[in-house]
Amino acid sequence: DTGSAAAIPVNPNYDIAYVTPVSIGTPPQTLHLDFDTGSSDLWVFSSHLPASQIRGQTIYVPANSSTAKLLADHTWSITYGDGSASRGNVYVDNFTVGGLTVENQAVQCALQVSTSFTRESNIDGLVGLGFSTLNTVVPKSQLTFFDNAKPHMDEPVFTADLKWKSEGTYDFGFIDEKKYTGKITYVPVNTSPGYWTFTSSGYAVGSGNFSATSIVGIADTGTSLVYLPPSILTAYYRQVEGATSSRTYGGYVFPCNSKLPSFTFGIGEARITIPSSYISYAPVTAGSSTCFGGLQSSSSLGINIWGDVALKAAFVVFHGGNPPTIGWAKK
Ligand SMILES: Cc1cc(CN)n(C)n1
Repeated sequence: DTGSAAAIPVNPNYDIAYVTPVSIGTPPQTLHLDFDTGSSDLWVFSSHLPASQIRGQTIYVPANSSTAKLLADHTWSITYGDGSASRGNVYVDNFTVGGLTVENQAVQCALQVSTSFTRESNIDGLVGLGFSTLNTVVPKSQLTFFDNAKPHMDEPVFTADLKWKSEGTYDFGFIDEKKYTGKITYVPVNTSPGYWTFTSSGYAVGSGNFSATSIVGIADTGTSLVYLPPSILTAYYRQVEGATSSRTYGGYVFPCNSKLPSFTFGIGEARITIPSSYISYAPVTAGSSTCFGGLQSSSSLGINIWGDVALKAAFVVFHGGNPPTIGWAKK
């Protein structure tokens, strides 16, 4: 089996997140979910939520699905790196992404979501594509869509082709040679943390020399920006006129009309370059002439994160073999 589905920016102006249409249940209920390689819970806005916590999202109504079954006495609760959170109960139902169906997929129904989820009206929930060891369902943890689908897939892979301010694709079960140029460089993945954790071979700022240094980090489609060690941030933003680390805005900001260098990171001998346009991320508030950087410090996170700002500069293969690996190609 294979599947292919769109990755649609939730906001036309800034790539805050991407959502993908999925079908749940019988008859199919279509929701738009944030595919997140940085977590492993599949949860949705549901009919169990109080109306006060719903602001335009599409909800999943298990009572309207003839194939939905309550997973009795199971609950879940998750908090993300940005402080957002949700919790609820669990059903199993048919779950289809781009023509690829998993029967009896655990669909975690929200009974409560935090305000940042309520405020994001274009996200109806998340599909965790991290390792199933991170799933929060108790007493029995559940498998991700990818783990459930893998045995039926032509190849045990999914790929991310995210795009800057436009619609990209998630493919499941195959690698589309048309979506990248040159070769795919695969590097090992450490599955112990439960994320797609790999080691980058170094970085360069603009046209500067490449600094060979191991950067352990995660490939996280659910995080908007790139978070790296402070020393790399200093090296980058020293090249940006008027850049400063702002306590007010919680990170590096600069005048929106400043000239920004590109940022290159290493994958083995290969190099992926993030264009400067991706790094001028967004005005700090609507209409401001001060912009927030797409590269920020990981010092408060304890982990380096290659979020969408980096991922959309590449074609990325999440290979779920034994052992799993991650592949990067230019496009
Ligand atoms: C909702 C959500 C997902 C992620 C990345 N895993 N973050 C930081 N927030």
